[in-house]
Amino acid sequence: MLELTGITAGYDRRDPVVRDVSLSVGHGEAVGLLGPSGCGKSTLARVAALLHRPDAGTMTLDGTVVRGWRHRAPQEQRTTVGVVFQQPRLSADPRLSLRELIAQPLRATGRRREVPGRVAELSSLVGLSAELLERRPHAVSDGQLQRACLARALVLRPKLLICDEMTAMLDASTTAALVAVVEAYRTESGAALLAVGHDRVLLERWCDRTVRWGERSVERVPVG
Ligand SMILES: Nc1ncnc2c1ncn2[C@@H]1O[C@H](COP(=O)(O)OP(=O)(O)OP(=O)(O)O)[C@@H](O)[C@H]1O
Repeated sequence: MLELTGITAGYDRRDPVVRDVSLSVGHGEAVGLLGPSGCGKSTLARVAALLHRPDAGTMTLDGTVVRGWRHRAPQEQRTTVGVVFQQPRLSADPRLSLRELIAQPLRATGRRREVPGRVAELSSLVGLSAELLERRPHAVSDGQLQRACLARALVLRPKLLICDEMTAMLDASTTAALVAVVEAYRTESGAALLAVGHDRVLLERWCDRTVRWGERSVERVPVG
């Protein structure tokens, strides 16, 4: 589903934070990527989510080589991947209600007619009441906003879901609820998962396999 080969990426070409990293996620597979803070996991996740162009390396998504990132990514590839970040307040437009937030990808891809049905379906899946859907991000908790961000990530039915520290700010019961939502979606759709984090116990329980930054499956990454 996802093949990253020899990826080098960062914010300064002379000193990349990700150097020559390879990682793969099979169709329907759940892979956990573990590693210490600051090693580059989020940067790699952003490359895989087509949000950050790497300086070198190749990426294949659902059998097709990726040739453009960000606004240069073809719509078909962009809609193949859904992504949820650690801090929902940084990724959610504060002007939109949770309902509009969840519907945003449908509107952006010209699928307005599906909005009422999909928003009802997903808000029920993630556990957001009709009343909460009308509120804006400042008027809901981090957990409620993260539920909306997960619903938004699933609204186009991605074949690959990337959860970058999705539950790092959340309590145990919200974490369990969101992991259950992801698993319900994966069971029904057959989607693959790349879950990034520090919580080894959670990722080992959640994923088919885990990969530690610097170990074999993330090959040729210099450690330390
Ligand atoms: N927009 C940016 N501009 C410049 N440097 C950045 C930017 N984003 C991240 N970095 C730097 O890149 C390095 C890797 O960051 P990244 O967020 O990918 O690591 P991480 O492994 O996900 O960390 P954490 O587990 O703490 O989230 C860090 O040194 C960070 O300071």
